Amino acid sequence: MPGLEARSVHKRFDGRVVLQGVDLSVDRGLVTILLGANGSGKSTLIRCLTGLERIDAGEVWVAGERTDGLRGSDLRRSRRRVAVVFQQFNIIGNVSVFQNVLNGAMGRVPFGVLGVLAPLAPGRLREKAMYCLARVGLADRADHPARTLSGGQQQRVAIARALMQEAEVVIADEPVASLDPEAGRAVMDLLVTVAREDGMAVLVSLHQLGLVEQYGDRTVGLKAGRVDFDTRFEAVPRDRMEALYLEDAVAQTSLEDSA
Ligand SMILES: Nc1ncnc2c1ncn2[C@@H]1O[C@H](COP(=O)(O)OP(=O)(O)OP(=O)(O)O)[C@@H](O)[C@H]1O
Repeated sequence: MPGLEARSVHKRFDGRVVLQGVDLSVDRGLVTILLGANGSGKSTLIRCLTGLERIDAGEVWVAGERTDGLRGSDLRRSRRRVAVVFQQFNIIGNVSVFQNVLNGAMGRVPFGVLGVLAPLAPGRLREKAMYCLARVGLADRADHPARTLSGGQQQRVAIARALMQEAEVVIADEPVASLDPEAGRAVMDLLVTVAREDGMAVLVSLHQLGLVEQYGDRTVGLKAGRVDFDTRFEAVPRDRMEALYLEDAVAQTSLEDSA
């Protein structure tokens, strides 16, 4: 059973079709990479898969449970099985790194609405949060305010939180977009680790083809809201890969011409 699945997902905004029957299956233990030109629908698909956006037709499945129709507490429960690592670092800057990781357990254990302050957390949770931080190499930063960490370190905190959350699926939307190559590779290395060692199903959208080749077990090309290819990177014909981005260049040029 795949960790995450989209079945013929359709989405439109204001009558404009953005996703046109997307089928996607993200296996546990593997890193699946989502490629596509600007505007091809990657972020929209990711938002639909995380339940942040409602789909118009089709189905979304998380670890064998259909999630697209869920609401209220059922939706919140299903969202806890999916951890997100977004381009805009989605951690809380003015609290400690440790607290950010601890927040991953919110909802899974009976915290209050606002979570629990680190000093009051049960010992086993504190230990686990430290273990998760150690796994991403940031145990020595536990007490630092999260905003003082570099972008790459903040992404690693988000991955530690995913571990704390005991997520079954990790979805990362351009997690290395604003990082230098070394920090980007460190984040990708960790995403591979959580796939291989923790059996998570990992879906990552990327623009850097070098990283796709190095880290992708599977590569899914999205073109104008449809899946254009879904295979190993090496198996994608070069002209097909170029065409994925060429249309964007053509579209950009015609937009600029008409401006
Ligand atoms: N909330 C929204 N309301 C209206 N249109 C939207 C909304 N979100 C996305 N779109 C449109 O849907 C299309 C796909 O956008 P999306 O952000 O999914 O593309 P993307 O492939 O992630 O692009 P990028 O690589 O630039 O992030 C775009 O034309 C965008 O303008």
